[in-house]
Amino acid sequence: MLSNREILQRFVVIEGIDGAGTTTQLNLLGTRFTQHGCAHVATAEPTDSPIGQLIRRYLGGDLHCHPGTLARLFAADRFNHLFDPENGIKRHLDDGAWVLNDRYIFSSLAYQGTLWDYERVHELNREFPLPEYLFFINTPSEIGSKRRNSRSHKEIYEQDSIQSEVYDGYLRILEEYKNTGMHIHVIDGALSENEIHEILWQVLKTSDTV
Ligand SMILES: Nc1ncnc2c1ncn2[C@@H]1O[C@H](COP(=O)(O)OP(=O)(O)O)[C@@H](O)[C@H]1O
Ligand SMILES: Cc1cn([C@H]2C[C@H](O)[C@@H](COP(=O)(O)OP(=O)(O)O)O2)c(=O)[nH]c1=O
Repeated sequence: MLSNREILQRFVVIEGIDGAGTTTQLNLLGTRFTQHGCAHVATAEPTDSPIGQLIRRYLGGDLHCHPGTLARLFAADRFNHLFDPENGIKRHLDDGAWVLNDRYIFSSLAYQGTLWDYERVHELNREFPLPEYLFFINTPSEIGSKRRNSRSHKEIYEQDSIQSEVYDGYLRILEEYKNTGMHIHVIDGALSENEIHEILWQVLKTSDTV
C-alpha cells in the first residue's frame, strides 16, 4: 500500500531524466541553505560508497551485468545511504538536519522499472521511506538531449530513445505516488537554472523549519 509508507520530514529529493539539471539544482539549494545557516546535507545517488562506485562502472559501460543485478545494486546502495549508522540519511535527519538528495527510489522506478521490470523494482524499493518533498524537473528528452550532448563521457542510459522511455516512466510514477502524502512539485525544466532554483527555494522556505 503506497499510502501507508513512512514519510521522512526534512528529506528533499530532486528527480529528472539525464540532463534535467538535478545536479545543478542540488548545488544551488545547498548554497542557499548554507547562506541561510540552515543545517543540511547535500547528497546523491548513486553514492560514493563501494557499491556506488561499482554501479558507476556498470553505468560507464566497462562492466556488464543483468539488469536485475543493477536494480539490486541501486537498492543496496540506497539502503546503505539511508541507514548507515554514522553517515546515513536517517542519522542526519534524526540529528535535525535537512537532507537534499539528487535521485532516490523514483530513479530506480523510472530507469530500471521502465527498462527492466516495474513490479520487481517496486518490490526492491518497497521498504524505503518516502521524502517529505519530491521535486520533478520536467525536462522532456529533446531538451535533456541537447544538454547531454555537451558531455564528453556518455553513460549507458544517455541515449535519446532510452531517455524518452524513462521520461514517460517518470510521468506514470508521479501519478502513482500522488496520494502518498509527499509534497510533489513538477517544475518546468525549460526555465532557467535560477528560475527553477527560486521555485524550489520558495517552496522550502515556507516550511516552518528552514
Ligand atoms: N534550467 C537549465 N537551463 C539550461 N541549462 C541547464 C539548466 N539546468 C542545467 N543546465 C545545464 O545542463 C547541463 C546538465 O546539468 P546537470 O545539472 O549536470 O544535469 P543532471 O544532473 O540532471 O544530469 C549542465 O551543463 C548545466 O549547466
Ligand atoms: C539512483 C539511480 C540512478 N540511475 C541512473 C540515472 C543516471 O542515468 C545515472 C547516474 O545518475 P546521475 O549521477 O544523477 O547522473 P548525471 O550524470 O545526470 O548527474 O544513474 C538509475 O538508473 N537508477 C537509480 O536508482
